[in-house]
This record gives sequence, structure tokens and C-alpha cells, in this order.
Amino acid sequence: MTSFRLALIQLAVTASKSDNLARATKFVREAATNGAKIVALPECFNSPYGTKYFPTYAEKIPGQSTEALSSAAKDNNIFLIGGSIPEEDEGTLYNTCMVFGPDGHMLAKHRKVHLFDIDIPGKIRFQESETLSPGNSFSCFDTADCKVGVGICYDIRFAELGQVYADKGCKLIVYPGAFNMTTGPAHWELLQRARALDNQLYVATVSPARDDSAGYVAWGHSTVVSPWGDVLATTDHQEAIVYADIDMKRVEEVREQIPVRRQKRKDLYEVVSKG
Ligand SMILES: NC(=O)CC(=O)C(=O)O
Repeated sequence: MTSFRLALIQLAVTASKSDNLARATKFVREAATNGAKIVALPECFNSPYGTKYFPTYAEKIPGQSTEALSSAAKDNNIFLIGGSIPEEDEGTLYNTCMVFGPDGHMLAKHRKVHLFDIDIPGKIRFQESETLSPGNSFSCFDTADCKVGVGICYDIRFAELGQVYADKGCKLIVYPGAFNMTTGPAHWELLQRARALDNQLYVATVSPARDDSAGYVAWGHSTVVSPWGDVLATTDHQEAIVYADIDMKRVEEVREQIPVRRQKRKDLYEVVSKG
């Protein structure tokens, strides 16, 4: 089989972790019932997004969220990309995405590699490094259809990470993310289309739904982009499930038609993976 259905759950995240887990579980079931084989949740799906919240909501892996995600993957016989949660490990906090296979086993644990430290005067200042530490590894997993790479939000700004995943054989990269009302309209779709075109693969981003009363207001617009750079499926900012049928043949077609991956001048430049 070369095609499968991908579902992105643009969850309305609240301050109640148990409510977030219950609602995520319900939407995962709905997506699987509608034929999705890979389902993804947003960044910080079980906690509000903000440095002051991370220590309070952080949990160990395995823990409450691990168990809920593992059961949701197994009960619905799907691959589940579990957005991200604030993780605590030996006193250090990370922004971490867990991926589970259809048997409920954890296949990957991606700790956000690039921390979101920005300062746009008069608009937004956010310093994840006030409470979080970065991860130090790449995270891919295999399905029957393709290898999938995982990044979290700010990771999408780093073209090299996308290229490393493409070089490792990934044909889909999924970025749970939560861009905001300044960078979202300016860069969210542009970056996604850029990473898809750079590497001639599918790219998906999964945001929380927008909550205008939150300290950090997410842009929403969870989206799937094709290897040609087309937006295949998207939504606005409300809670929603975005579905896209992913055809692996399209990756090969585009790579054959415009063979930039074979035409790189490795005698002049190269991206080297150290992980
Ligand atoms: N929240 C993020 O990690 C990234 C983001 O909002 C941006 O890059 O813009």
C-alpha cells in the first residue's frame, strides 16, 4: 500500500490536564473511525503553553500522559504522534513528543531540539530556555508506508533538521507546533511549504486551537503540505480534525521530475548529521 490517511487534531487545550487527555483520546478515536492510520496531536496538548506552566504540568515518562497515549494508539490500532508534553527527567524539563505504534509501544521520544527564544519588540518575547532544556537527538519511526521524522514547532525553522530527516529516508515530517499571532500569519505556512520543497516530502503541522484568553495565543491553522509544496488540507483556528490522504508515489514523482536531491554539490557544501 502506498497511501494512507493522516489526521491532525487541532485540540482546544485547557488548564485541566485530565480534561485535555480525555478529549485528545476522544478525538483520536474519531480520527481512527474515519480511517486515519497516523494521528497527531499538537504541541503542549496536555498543558497551557508558557514557561510558568511547564514546571507545574511536567511529568515523567512513563507517566499519566504516556499511559493515555499508549492506550489510545493500541485501542485504535494506529500510529499516534503525541504532540508534546512538558517532561521532567532528573530535575531537568524538556518539551517532549512521544510516538506510539499500533501495539501501544513507544517508538520515539523527541525532545524539542531548538528552544523557542525570541524577542520581537512590542509583539512577543518568549524564552523557553527560562525553564526548558533542549533535546540532543533526531527522532524517526517506521510505518509500513514510510519513515516519519518528528520535530517540534521552532524546530521547523531549521532547514538542516529537515534535510537530515530526508537523508535518513523520511518521506513525511510532522511538527506539532504552536506558532502565535505574530509569527503564525507571517511564517507558519511559508516554513512548512519551504521544508516540503527543500526535501520533496510531505510536511504536517499540528497546532492547538486558538484561545484568545490564554497568555500565549496560538495561531491554529494545522496543515498538510505535499512534496510539490501544495497545501493539501488545512483549517482555521477552531478545534478541528484535519485529514489528508498521503500518497507516497507523489514523493517519487516529484523527486524524479526535479532531481535536486541528486544535484546537490557535495563537493562545495554538505549537511552532516552528528546524531
Ligand atoms: N512556539 C515555537 O516554538 C515557535 C514559534 O512560535 C515560532 O517559531 O514562531
